[in-house]
Amino acid sequence: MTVKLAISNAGKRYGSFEALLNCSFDVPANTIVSIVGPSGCGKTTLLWSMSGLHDLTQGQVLLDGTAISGPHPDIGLVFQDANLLPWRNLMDNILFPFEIKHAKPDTEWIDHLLDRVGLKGFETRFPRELSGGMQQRASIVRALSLRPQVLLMDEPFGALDAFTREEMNKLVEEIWLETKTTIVFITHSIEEAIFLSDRVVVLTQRPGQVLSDYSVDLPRPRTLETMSSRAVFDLTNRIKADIYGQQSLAKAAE
Ligand SMILES: Nc1ncnc2c1ncn2[C@@H]1O[C@H](COP(=O)(O)OP(=O)(O)OP(=O)(O)O)[C@@H](O)[C@H]1O
Repeated sequence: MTVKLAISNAGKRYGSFEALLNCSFDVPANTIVSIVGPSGCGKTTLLWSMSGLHDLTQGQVLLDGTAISGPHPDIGLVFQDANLLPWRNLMDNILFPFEIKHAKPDTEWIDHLLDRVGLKGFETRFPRELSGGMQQRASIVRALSLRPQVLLMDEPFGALDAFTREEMNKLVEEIWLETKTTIVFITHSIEEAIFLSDRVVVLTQRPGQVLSDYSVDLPRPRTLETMSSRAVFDLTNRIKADIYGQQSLAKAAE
């Protein structure tokens, strides 16, 4: 499989504080890789380094073999907060990145995406008139409208209720099945990571390093039955043991 992103020996220090250390793994093209780990282990730091928004203090992130040294047009970002501009309606929010880049939007593609995520007909609504789930769908459309090769998602559904979150997970899988965009997904939810991913990378307590890297060999689209299978139960428990095992080791050392 072609490697899309290669994280090589990544390290990040904030002053004397070490957030990441010797972190290495690959993200194959056209796959979804989730990153999980104890709170504060450096997941967001790692994702921001992949986006080029953060410099690493050690190692590098390669996109198609070339080191990323700043924000990259082929990399899209979705955060926990949809970050829509409150004074612009939905369509004007989606068009905003094109205005900044002085680029011509592909309106057919944007229309298709809006339809895909169920936001057709809401183009003139303002963010305050949209639910949290709708705002997050809009931010996904905004990111995908630029046709990025890689989509980085930082706990995008963390603020949503459980039902909406499940719907959003299905939506991400559906969009992925259509576009095969390479996705790196950060989450605190092991269930969400397994549902979405081809691989789940578990980081250690800070400074974050790769503790384990699991393949999720489940058929797609994933269903309720898949998610209640023995394989998912076993994998969930292995990942939990990795994460909670570390947390109890850290407590014992205090
Ligand atoms: N700009 C910064 N300056 C100083 N320390 C920082 C900065 N950003 C993050 N850190 C610290 O680096 C560590 C890793 O932070 P990061 O947000 O990457 O972890 P995380 O795994 O995403 O956390 P969480 O799971 O709680 O969202 C944390 O201890 C955090 O306090």
